[in-house]
Amino acid sequence: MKFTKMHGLGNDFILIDLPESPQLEAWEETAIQMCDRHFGIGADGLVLLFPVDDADFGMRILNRDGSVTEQCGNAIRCAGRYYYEKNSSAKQTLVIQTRIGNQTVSLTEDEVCVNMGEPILQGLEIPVDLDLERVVKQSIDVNGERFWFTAVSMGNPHIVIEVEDAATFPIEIWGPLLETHALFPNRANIEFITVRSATDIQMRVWERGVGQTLACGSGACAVLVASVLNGQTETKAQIELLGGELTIEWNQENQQVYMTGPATFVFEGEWVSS
Ligand SMILES: N[C@H](CCC[C@H](N)C(=O)O)C(=O)O
Repeated sequence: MKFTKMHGLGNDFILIDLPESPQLEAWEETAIQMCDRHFGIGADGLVLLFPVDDADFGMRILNRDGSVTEQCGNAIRCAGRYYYEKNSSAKQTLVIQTRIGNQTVSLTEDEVCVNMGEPILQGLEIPVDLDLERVVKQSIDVNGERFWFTAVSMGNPHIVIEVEDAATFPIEIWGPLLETHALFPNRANIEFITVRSATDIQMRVWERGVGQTLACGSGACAVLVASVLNGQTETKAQIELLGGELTIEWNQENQQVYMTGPATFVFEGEWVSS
């Protein structure tokens, strides 16, 4: 089975072109095997592309643990770049059918801009105070430590926690404990941030179903929304990730969150299923 390896700021994916929409549960084990960095190709996730009637193409994403996610910013940038480069008839603005609806991506020479949709401040099974004048940070106790967080969904769940210094925070200790905390019945992506200025946020991420990644596009969107709600940044800012920078803007007219960043081809190959 042919595949293409790509990444968005080091958040890396295996892309596979399918003739029709996949039965996702049948891909769980394959995703685990393919994403294994020793016994497989190695990636943070598996992206399945397929033809659809009501968009340029459809895509579904599985994390490296085989779980299916609703949204993946870095993967959709890669999928848009992939489709544009592989289809001479492709336009620079594409509509991609995802689990949470149709998403629009616009490609320039070296960047991809994605409309990541409207942030959802409820539905994480954690009611978030909608009084935007006083966004309630909620607390969670883990192993005797209390963390204050802002919950934002971009279709997938994100828990944004401000820390003294995101660069040195022990994410490998607290990330997995928070990801699987009982408060989050569907688990959650955990972002640890340090706000550097009104237009610059440093972020590290422990991703649901993956672990620490070099970048998380939907997480960067959630971080910008949380920081605006908490009165710390403007509605457009640079998010500094281990793998590089993303530009995130929360449009206050249409409430849509726009993410702009690169998508990079690495190699193509043939998967010899075991
Ligand atoms: N692990 C995430 C999906 C991938 C998100 C991230 N890679 C991105 O770029 O948005 C989840 O289960 O919600």
